[in-house]
Amino acid sequence: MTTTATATTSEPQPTSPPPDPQSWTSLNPPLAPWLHTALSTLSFPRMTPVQASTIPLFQGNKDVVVEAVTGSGKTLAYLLPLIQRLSSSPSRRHHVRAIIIIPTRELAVQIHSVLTSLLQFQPAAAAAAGLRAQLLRGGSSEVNPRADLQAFLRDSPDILVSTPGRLEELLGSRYVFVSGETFEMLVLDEADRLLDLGFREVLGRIIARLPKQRRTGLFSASVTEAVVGGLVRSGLRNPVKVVVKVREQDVERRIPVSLENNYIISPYPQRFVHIQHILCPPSAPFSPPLKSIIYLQTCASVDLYTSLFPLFIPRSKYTLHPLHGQQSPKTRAQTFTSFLTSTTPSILLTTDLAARGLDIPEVDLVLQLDPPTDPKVFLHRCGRAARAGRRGRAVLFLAPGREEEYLAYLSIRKTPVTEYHSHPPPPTDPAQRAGEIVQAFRQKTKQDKALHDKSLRGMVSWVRAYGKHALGSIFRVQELPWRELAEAFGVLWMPRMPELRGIQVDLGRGVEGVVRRGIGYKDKKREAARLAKIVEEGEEKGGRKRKGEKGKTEAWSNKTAQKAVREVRREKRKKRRIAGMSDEKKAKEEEWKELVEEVKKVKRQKGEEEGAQFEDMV
Ligand SMILES: Nc1ncnc2c1ncn2[C@@H]1O[C@H](COP(=O)(O)OP(=O)(O)OP(=O)(O)O)[C@@H](O)[C@H]1O
Repeated sequence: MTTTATATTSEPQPTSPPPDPQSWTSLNPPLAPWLHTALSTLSFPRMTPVQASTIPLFQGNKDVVVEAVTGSGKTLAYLLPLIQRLSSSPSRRHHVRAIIIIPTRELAVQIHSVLTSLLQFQPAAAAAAGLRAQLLRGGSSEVNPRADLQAFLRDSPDILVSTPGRLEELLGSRYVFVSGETFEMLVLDEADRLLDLGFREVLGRIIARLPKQRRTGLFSASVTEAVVGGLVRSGLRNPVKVVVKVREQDVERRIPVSLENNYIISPYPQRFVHIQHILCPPSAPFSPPLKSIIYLQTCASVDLYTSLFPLFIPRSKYTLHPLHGQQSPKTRAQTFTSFLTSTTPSILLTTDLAARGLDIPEVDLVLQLDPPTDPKVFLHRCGRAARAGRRGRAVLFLAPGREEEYLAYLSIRKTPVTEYHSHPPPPTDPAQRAGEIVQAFRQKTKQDKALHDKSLRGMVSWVRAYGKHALGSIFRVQELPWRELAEAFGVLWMPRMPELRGIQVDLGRGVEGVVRRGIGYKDKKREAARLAKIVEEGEEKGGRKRKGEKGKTEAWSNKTAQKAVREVRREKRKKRRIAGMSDEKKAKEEEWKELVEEVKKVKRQKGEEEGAQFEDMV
């Protein structure tokens, strides 16, 4: 890396005396007149510091690596030079002239929309032959690779905005040309994420296809060793590093000045009390944040808490929008759009899928239920609030004890956090309130095995994620407070996982009298299947098949009834033997008894529901 251009700014920006170095007119070569119209119509009155530092370099002949805080305007810092360069040379049919690579679909949609909002200002005369952009995003069934290629052949775009996988597919087509004569620019947005392990291979293959003669720009709020190490792979030549620093009271920070960055030290279940207090404080008047994001560690946690959060954050006050990477692309797109367009208080419950780049100006509040496993994601998460100079707040939860060391780590990383003090103060006995919330969780998970399965899965995946934390010396699985965790996930018994080998956990209140097999599915079909399996298992254990016994073709309901009768008889026999058994055996017997009761219940239900619906389950 040859040169470093460093710009330092405090927010809000002091108005510089003329000539204004952040004025769009100060650029040389000047922007096309239609771009000036676009910028003033879209309310971008003057350049932000990162734009003022980057645009002259990138629209000239420099490769750039740009690091600037979240929400500082990096998108226009690369889109404007890109448009400028491409406008000055002619398009060629089916030749790609610039590529912007982005790690997630949601972000790709956003960047493509900013780009097209600028391109729509191209003069009408030039528009027919003007620049065109195509969005490619993986995982969408409506827009499959074939449809991508058809659109490419039809529209012949100059610019591709894409996630890596889908881009590689399109570039693999022999009808898509990327040649040294016409290709101009490559941009990697969220470059450090793209150069991370997950994308490395596909990105390497894409870059190998591109002409070496080009401008390349890497942009992120966290330019790390991964980026520096990836420079060679991404083919930068003598890049200029642009670092836009933020200072507050002469202290450098890596987060926007308009962001109030807080932490709360709290045991796990009590975090819900604080969240409730922040989002629904008891005192009026209170204007709830219009849009908030709550970050959870895993997809399974998002699935679980979508059901549990309404137990302490009423649906009447907030709409929850669950979003994670294991949802179908259609669900993801719908959820994201509904959060984006909602006009009533809404919460996006999500994973680090939505940590980077998303520009939703109305987000006022970011809550991190746990610190991210990748520490650099911390500032990306916080940065979803307080964008473009708006005020915002981020709150991080940490467990008392060793996790508090994370605060020192953040301070070294120039990411200052201060303790959260709420007005009015939180409940005087958060432990008691937390106990009530845990009881509510357990009451709910008891009612539906599907939900309890989510609890178990949520806890297991959370522990796995915790074990993968990059700061392993702070976040130690061996020191986890198991009981509190179990409470926070609403589990009624501990999941089976190697981390718990040899550990006995007293689960506390709310699990008395819980029998594992006694928890059924709310969904009738699933429940019937579960009961049938239990009965079969019981038969296998206790009974041999006799000759002449009716086979599988017999109606399920009759079989179940017969089985139920057999089980009741067996139960009676066993009851007689119970006296003198060990406690464990007694417990098993009790469990079995409950099962038999359930089978009877199904029989009764069968009588009520009649015929078709039940027979369908065979
Ligand atoms: N010159 C400008 N004047 C006013 N607002 C601007 C200007 N440039 C960008 N913005 C606004 O600032 C917000 C943040 O911009 P952008 O999304 O480009 O930030 P970013 O630096 O890429 O953030 P992140 O690192 O989180 O991706 C957007 O809402 C954008 O419209």
